[in-house]
Amino acid sequence: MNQSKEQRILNFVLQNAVRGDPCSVLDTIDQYCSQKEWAMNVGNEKGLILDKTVEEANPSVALELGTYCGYSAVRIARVLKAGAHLLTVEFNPEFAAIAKQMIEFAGVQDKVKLLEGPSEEIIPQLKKKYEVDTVDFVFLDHWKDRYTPDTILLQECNLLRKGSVLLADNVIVPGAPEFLNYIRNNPHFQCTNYPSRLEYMKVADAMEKAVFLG
Ligand SMILES: Cc1ccc(Cc2cc(O)c(O)c(C(=O)NC/C=C/[C@H]3O[C@@H](n4cnc5c(N)ncnc54)[C@H](O)[C@@H]3O)c2)cc1
Ligand SMILES: [Mg+2]
Repeated sequence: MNQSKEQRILNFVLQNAVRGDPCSVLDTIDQYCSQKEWAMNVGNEKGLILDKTVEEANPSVALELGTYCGYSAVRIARVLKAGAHLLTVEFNPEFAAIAKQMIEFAGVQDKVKLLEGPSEEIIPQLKKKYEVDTVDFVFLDHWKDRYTPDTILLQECNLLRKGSVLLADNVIVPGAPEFLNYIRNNPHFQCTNYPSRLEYMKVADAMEKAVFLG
């Protein structure tokens, strides 16, 4: 059975990156996906926006929806303060297995908890099963039609607090028009748009930051 693209990306990292060095893992994935096979990692250009937003939010508890191969989980975990942690949600078992190995190779496994399952099931479990009070930062990068329902679900589950920061990838390509409409017209959120480019391509994309006002 021939390998999946995601398995090829992981193998390239295992063979070319430096174990325990998150930056080398990120650079190696970016090298592979810009030179050999495109993949939907947030990439280095939007990754810098992600870095700055996480550093500014300085979260104790961060949540990611859509782990994929673990690129942004490694990216977020490497800038978390001591004692802080990232919960990342992935419902595709093959991608979850790849991401787990990617996170461990990067050496950030102590800061990352990978939750396997659909976000719509996991989010309501965060308080009781995963002992979360509120989340300080959320990175939305899963199916784009889930951004709005999951943002509503996070509010319904009282998982956001005044100042919680949401950052959504791909609000131009593939696009999340109903999310933009929802969040920009919602008085409980203060929104900022960050124009950028689609990972590994010369195509315009953007990220949207939304701060929960309580
Ligand atoms: C036309 C076109 C196609 C592709 C692109 C390029 C492009 C560029 C990008 O940065 C992109 O993020 C995307 C994109 O589609 N991302 C979707 C990412 C899903 C991952 O999340 C997982 N997942 C999806 N829903 C859930 C869910 N409920 N609970 C838990 N995990 C979920 C999946 O298992 C995947 O691991 C696409 C641009 C334009
Ligand atoms: Mg994306």
